[in-house]
Amino acid sequence: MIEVHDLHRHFGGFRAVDGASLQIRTGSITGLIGPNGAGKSTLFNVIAGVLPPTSGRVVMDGEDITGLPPHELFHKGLLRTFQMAHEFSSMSVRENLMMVPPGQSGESLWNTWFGRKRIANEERALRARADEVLDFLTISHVAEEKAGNLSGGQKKLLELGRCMMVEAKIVFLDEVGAGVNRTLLGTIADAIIRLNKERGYTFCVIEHDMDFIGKLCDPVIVMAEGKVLAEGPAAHIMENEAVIEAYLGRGLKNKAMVGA
Ligand SMILES: Nc1ncnc2c1ncn2[C@@H]1O[C@H](COP(=O)(O)OP(=O)(O)OP(=O)(O)O)[C@@H](O)[C@H]1O
Repeated sequence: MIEVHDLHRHFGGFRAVDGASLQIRTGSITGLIGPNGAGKSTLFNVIAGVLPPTSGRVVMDGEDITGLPPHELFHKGLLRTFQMAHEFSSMSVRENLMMVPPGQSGESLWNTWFGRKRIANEERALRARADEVLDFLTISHVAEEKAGNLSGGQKKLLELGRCMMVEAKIVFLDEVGAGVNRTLLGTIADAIIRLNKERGYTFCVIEHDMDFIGKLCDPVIVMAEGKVLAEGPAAHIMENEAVIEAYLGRGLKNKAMVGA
């Protein structure tokens, strides 16, 4: 469980996150939606240690993790993916996955000289794990492909795969569906649901595609102007007056109603 208490993140005088409080239940796929500039990515960045908060607290399973750097959060099983995928483009897809787990013996020179057998064993295990991940994500056919040649949607799947190479507990996905075709979006949605149901991953998902949010997420948290505006099941949220106003603006909404 992640608890966010009265979180602020200001940029100069601008309050990108302005007193947001919310909970992400263990075992949930929680959606985070809101109009452009609502503060969603900034909130993610603060939770994931990419940005320090101006004030407020983030608690994970009872432990205060406010302001911990990303690598420490990574060891606790908290991972964040970015709107733009961060693959190593000239390496193969499989190699990208094999790079993820920290503390591999091959990383130290001493081990390179004296621990050849151990390194070979580790590599074999990593390779097997990477192949299992590719199989789970239904992209085994691109294992040897350079990651830079993947389509946008395949890169998003690779990001999910990187989360599977470590014992992730909670994964923050930023606009996982942006620029992805419908078929691959379905594959990504299925992978998220299976990771959640079969492997116990908790997800928090920022996404603008409401079909995707509706299919995947419960609850959905709505942010506007740096604050939490509403929370509930997707169907209720989409009928919530305050949410509709936040998206359309009062003037636009009235015009739409006059036009109806
Ligand atoms: N590093 C920064 N410096 C100054 N302002 C910033 C910075 N990062 C974000 N902002 C501002 O904070 C506000 C919230 O941005 P944020 O990216 O968190 O919104 P968002 O809800 O994720 O929007 P979108 O859906 O468009 O990605 C925006 O007005 C943005 O311009």
